[in-house]
Amino acid sequence: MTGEVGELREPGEPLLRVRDLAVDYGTGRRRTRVVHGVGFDIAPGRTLGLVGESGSGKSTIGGAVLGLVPVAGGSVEFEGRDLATLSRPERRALGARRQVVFQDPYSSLDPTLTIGASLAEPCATLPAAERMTRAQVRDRTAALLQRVGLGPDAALRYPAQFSGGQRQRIAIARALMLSPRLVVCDEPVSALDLSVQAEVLNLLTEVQRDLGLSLLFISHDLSVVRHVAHEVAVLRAGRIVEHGPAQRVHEDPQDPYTRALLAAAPVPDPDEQQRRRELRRALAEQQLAERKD
Ligand SMILES: Nc1ncnc2c1ncn2[C@@H]1O[C@H](COP(=O)(O)OP(=O)(O)OP(=O)(O)O)[C@@H](O)[C@H]1O
Repeated sequence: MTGEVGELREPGEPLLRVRDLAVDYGTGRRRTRVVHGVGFDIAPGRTLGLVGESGSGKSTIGGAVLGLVPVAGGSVEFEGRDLATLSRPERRALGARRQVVFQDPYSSLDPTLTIGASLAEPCATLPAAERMTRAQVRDRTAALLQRVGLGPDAALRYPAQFSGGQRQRIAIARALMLSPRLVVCDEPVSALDLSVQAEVLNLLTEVQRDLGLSLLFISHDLSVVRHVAHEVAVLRAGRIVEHGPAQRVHEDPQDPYTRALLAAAPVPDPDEQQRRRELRRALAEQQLAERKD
């Protein structure tokens, strides 16, 4: 298997270190800064929740961490290496160890490929020296499908043959193919029904714990993030306004914006409020059941 967890240079060194990050969109007079001096660390095996309203810059920061969005200022260091200083082969090698799960499993899986082919795809991006044999890819696919709760026959089927929650499980398996150390989860459950959200969130936290993964968990919903993240950073208009332990931020928010985000936590209609209550109950029940196991 490739991409085994590598060594950190010093004990306690964060896996991801973001410092004074600035990101601009547009050029010339249309250039606009959307991320302003953002900084945070994620240690190995830890989850940072990044919360904020739509348009606050969450996905942009996720993109910068993945090396997909150009950085206008500051730095993103992964495994102690500043992404801006990497050669193309180095970028490729480090890229394999940072993966992403997007919100929409409908568009993140190619409908024309079998699940097996979709899971095998990332393996083609590995440097020649790290390539897996076809048999290794097949075995790893079967093992990961099983890990996310699907049978090995799933590899022969197409995305349209699965429900939204199953597709998101497949997207998680795909993100794990190259044994990443960091996974950026960009609103991974927002497109799912509430009961399914709880299952997928629990799968993510289980996998995170079992594999010692670091997660950057992006969501507009602090009540969801609280269940999966160790720490939470609250983003407002491209700036972090509050950062602390998840439970503390949720229960005793210090910044007025965090309080407003929680109070306003866009729950405009009673159905949505009811769904949120159900999600919280489902999460609590599943966590309780896990503790008993
Ligand atoms: N490719 C782009 N070109 C220009 N502006 C962009 C681009 N992508 C995002 N933006 C702008 O940058 C700001 C931050 O967007 P971003 O998608 O990072 O926010 P977000 O918090 O992830 O929002 P959402 O939850 O709606 O995805 C927004 O004002 C958005 O309109």
